[in-house]
Amino acid sequence: MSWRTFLATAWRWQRGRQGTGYDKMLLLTGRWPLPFDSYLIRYPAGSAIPPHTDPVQAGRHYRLNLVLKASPRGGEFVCATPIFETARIKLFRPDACEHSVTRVEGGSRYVLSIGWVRRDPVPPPQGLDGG
Ligand SMILES: O=C(O)CCC(=O)C(=O)O
Ligand SMILES: [Fe+2]
Repeated sequence: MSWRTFLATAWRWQRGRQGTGYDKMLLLTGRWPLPFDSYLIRYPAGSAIPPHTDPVQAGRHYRLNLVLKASPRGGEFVCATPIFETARIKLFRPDACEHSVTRVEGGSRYVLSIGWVRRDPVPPPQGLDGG
């Protein structure tokens, strides 16, 4: 992302991609030491995220979501195979594991979401000995 795009995008609420009532605010993004982004995500009461994956063009997408404020009811993060999960901390592969958030009820939910992409491991060279 160029500086121009970043400055035009960051630190303001944008409508979430899934169009299901949540808002996101880009905090920081960059390419070093790995391509990364960080967002504040706001879920007003009544919002939810249907099951989806977040593919990347190349590499492996990881995401660490910290629940800053849980909603009084609902707002549960659902992912069948998280890497690590507590009530407040969710570490998962959004490109590989379908995930969703159940409908937020009774008040808002806030999440700090930090994502990064690791390059695919380079396969070992094929043997040159005809074996
Ligand atoms: O708010 C959440 O718990 C998950 C949001 C989400 O879909 C993501 O971080 O990829
Ligand atoms: Fe997602």
